[in-house]
Amino acid sequence: MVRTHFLRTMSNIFYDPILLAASFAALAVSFVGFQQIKWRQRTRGYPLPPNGLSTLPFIGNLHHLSPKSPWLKLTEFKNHFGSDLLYFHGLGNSVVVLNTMEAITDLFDKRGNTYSHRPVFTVVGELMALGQSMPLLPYGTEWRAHRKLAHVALNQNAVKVYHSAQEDLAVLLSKALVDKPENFFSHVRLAAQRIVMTVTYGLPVETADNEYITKAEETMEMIGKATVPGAYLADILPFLKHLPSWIPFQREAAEGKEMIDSFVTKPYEHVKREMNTNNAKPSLTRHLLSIDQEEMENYEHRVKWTTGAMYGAGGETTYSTVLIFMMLMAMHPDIQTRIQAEVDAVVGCDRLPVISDRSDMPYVAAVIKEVMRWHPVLPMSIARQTAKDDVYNGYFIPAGTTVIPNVWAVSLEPCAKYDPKSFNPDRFLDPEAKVTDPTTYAFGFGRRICPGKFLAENSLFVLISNIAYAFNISPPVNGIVEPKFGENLVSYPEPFDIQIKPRSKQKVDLINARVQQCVV
Ligand code: HEM
Repeated sequence: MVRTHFLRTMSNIFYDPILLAASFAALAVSFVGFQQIKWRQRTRGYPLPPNGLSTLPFIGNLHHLSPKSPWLKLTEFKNHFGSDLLYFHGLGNSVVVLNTMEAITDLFDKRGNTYSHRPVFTVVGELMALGQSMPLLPYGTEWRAHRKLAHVALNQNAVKVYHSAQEDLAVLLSKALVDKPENFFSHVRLAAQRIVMTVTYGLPVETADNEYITKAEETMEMIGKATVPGAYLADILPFLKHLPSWIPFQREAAEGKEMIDSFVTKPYEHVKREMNTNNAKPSLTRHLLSIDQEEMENYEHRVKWTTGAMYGAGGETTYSTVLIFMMLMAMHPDIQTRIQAEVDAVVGCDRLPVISDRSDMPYVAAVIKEVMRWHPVLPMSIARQTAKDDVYNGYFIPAGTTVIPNVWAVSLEPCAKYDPKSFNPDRFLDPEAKVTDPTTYAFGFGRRICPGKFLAENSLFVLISNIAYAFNISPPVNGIVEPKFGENLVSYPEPFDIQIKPRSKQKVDLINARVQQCVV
């Protein structure tokens, strides 16, 4: 009886369009209601972070995130909305931007378990297979194993072993600048890459057109473009990764995979071959491969990808910072005179600067900090992803959210005494200025802080102090230095023109004599 009644009601519904529509509407309302209840339970009533931006159907407000120099727009939004946190959403993605050091420290440092993952980059991470490299590995066992291997070479004590190699390479840079100052761009790149190559592989690289250097640069440029959040539509809509191989981004991905594979494999195999003939120079790769392991295959995979990560991450960040320094010296002769006076006073006339001079040169330290603040080379650091739902300052942050530390905005934080846009190292020598030290944000945060920080700081010091000691840098003949920067993850200076002249014949003689003692 009940069954007959039910069947009759159902058939009425199907034959009556009004009843049918009303039933679908009721179903939809209950579905939405159910989702809202679930959402309220999940968020415990906390709102999503503020967002005053216009939204479009489906894509939400993601269209406000530009893949080119996104830090500029994000900082404009920060200033416009005056908010510590900004929220972007659309197509199933959520992105939170952290605009202050306080918010970054609270989440990345103090809630490391939740905020130490990386977003999944479908194209560069999965299709190009860079996801097995430390910078993109998810926070967990594999990542920890890679960090441990890198720590062997990069911890604060271990980096002392490389002082003499770094000093030699700084001298060779000075020699190259004496001989062919017009090629300063490639000399600086070579010096920074050589430091990393020496530490990781012990490979001699003598010219900027060496295959390892040129391939590294091409590969890192490609990676830099691909790791800006949202660079590929497939990063936002991961199902697109299943599209056929003739689709343009799939072809790019296949080429990228090959580039990355040869980038990490070639120098590594080179060291192995040298080890077989007992010719390998001391390096992290040689050291790690000399340790017997039970599970050699997996271990070798880790060594290869850890050294590959260092090789990739260590060069361009360092040379970009040194090149920005040179650009700024041409623009600020008064600051150049002060830095030269300090280096001269400490070093004297009989030798070149060395890493142990670092603690005696507070003005050089302030200049390096100001260079890193004036243009942080990773203006949005490297994004993170939340491992679980979280609540911060009364706002709900869903699990799986991409979290971007807006380092650019932090570097521009207002200061009563100093204009954040001007280049003035005094802000770091003035206790009243209370400016955040850029070494606390330029190298990243918490558990994923740059493992190469100690090596990089020594490289920056020794390269910059040697340049300041030996050269006068001035604007080009037309008098104009034009600061222009790349728009990708690592924002390096675009080629610019400056004049570089030795400060005296005596300094050139010192460089020539010291070059004879170089052993790298
Ligand atoms: C001026 C030079 C450098 C700067 C400004 C810099 C900056 C950074 C930043 C901002 C991060 C992201 C950290 C985070 O997510 O919080 C990072 C990660 C990393 N850096 Fe550096 N870096 C420099 C030099 C180096 C050097 C010399 C090496 C190695 C020889 C290196 C290796 C790495 C690696 C492997 C990662 C990934 C860490 C991870 O995901 O756990 N970096 N770096």
